[in-house]
Amino acid sequence: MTKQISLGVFEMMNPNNGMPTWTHPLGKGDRYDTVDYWVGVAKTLDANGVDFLFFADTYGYATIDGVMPDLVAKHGIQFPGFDPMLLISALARETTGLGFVLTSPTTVERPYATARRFATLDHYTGGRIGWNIVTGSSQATTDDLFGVSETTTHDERYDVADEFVDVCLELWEGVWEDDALVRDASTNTFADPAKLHPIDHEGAHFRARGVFAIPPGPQRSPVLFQAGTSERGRAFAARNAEAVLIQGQTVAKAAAHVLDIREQAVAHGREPHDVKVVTGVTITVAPTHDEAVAKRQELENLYTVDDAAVIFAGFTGVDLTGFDPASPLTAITSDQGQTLVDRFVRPGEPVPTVGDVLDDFRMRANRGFQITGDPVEVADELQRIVDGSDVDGIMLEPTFGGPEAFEEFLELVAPILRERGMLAPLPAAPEPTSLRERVTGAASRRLPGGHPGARFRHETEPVAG
Ligand SMILES: Cc1cc2nc3c(=O)[nH]c(=O)nc-3n(C[C@H](O)[C@H](O)[C@H](O)COP(=O)(O)O)c2cc1C
Repeated sequence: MTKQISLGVFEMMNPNNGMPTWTHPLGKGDRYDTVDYWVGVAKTLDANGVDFLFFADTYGYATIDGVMPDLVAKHGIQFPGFDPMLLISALARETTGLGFVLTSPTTVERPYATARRFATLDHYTGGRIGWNIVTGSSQATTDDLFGVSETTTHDERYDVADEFVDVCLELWEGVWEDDALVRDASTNTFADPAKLHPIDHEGAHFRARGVFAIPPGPQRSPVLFQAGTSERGRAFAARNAEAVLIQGQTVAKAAAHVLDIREQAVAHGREPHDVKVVTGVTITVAPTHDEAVAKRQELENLYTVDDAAVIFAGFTGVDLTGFDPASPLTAITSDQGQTLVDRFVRPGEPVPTVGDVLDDFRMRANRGFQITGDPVEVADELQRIVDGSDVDGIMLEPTFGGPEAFEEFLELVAPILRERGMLAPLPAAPEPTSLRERVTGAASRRLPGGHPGARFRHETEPVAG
């Protein structure tokens, strides 16, 4: 029997969260700047049993040699972009069970501020917050915007990230004992100072000393997501992540990726299934096969090679705009997005041309499985992916950039998946559950004991539940 999976939805808070589609009648992405739009999205997802709404985010935007290409502003290519974190309290208030996963980088942020923001949101969401830990896409642009002059290599950024996450975990897990918050007006005791344990961290990249000013929320630590897929990115995930986002392309490749993550988790002293793997899927579904194919074609017609080249440059730092499309893409290395480059240039395999790469990228951009069909075809394909790769969840990627990307799925495909036991039954009304329980299937809202962050806990503290 196919296993039960988690269901998420991928969004970005900008007019075109994939390829430029906002001009299409179904594209509502240009409403990204209104609270009402997102409240509507969140309520629909909540009512339909979706586990989490994921916001990808970056401070940067596509640049080529430090300059923003005109097309970025003209077509609104992942630009301009708001800060999703500031919206979450409003969405949490309007929803009951939907989780929220926010992207925040370990490059230009500081551990204490990051820990504080996520701990606050753990309270305001009632334990429905997750952190997508990124070492930064558009990093060169971000560095320019933040005035960062020292250059850090791809792998060094993950070393920094390991330490960054450790500091956060120590703040979340190690400072407050479970019963440190007393709140007893009769004795004028708000918190018990004997049950607060200051941290004293001095590492290669960060120093942090003192007490964390936020008492534990329902989850204490947000659910830790991660999405880097390079060798070093996977090692980081195996150590830190509770959920890894991948962009599966074929069942065989996804299966190998999942296996690799599980094996590396074991090497870090964790159980193989302690790390859940969620793959991106772009689904174009309609009542009939032909309608779905026509819709997908309409979508692809919106994607131009020029837009693709700009997005490609933004992700990889590699400018293909000036190249002859027939020229081979040989020996490209990029510190900004090695994974993306590796996807196209593989040792021992025929070297693609610049034109091949851009055409492929135009259709897939930075995405997972592309599935088009009628509801049963889509359900069958998802079942084949889950059975064949052992992924634990799927995340719906945007199509035209409006709610249609998930509304039709929820109406047409989700009931079939529920019948097959692949999605949890829909409760009569959304139920307040922590994001950790929903995504990892854990029985506890708290970080599991096998996670490295658990080592910061105090022995006097009861096993969290
Ligand atoms: C599904 C998915 C979502 C991602 N979302 C973001 C994001 O929102 N912001 C970001 O800076 N990087 C994002 N990334 C990029 C990675 O987190 C990572 O920083 C990048 O791939 C470089 O690391 P790598 O070389 O290990 O892959 C995402 C990647 C994937 C697969």
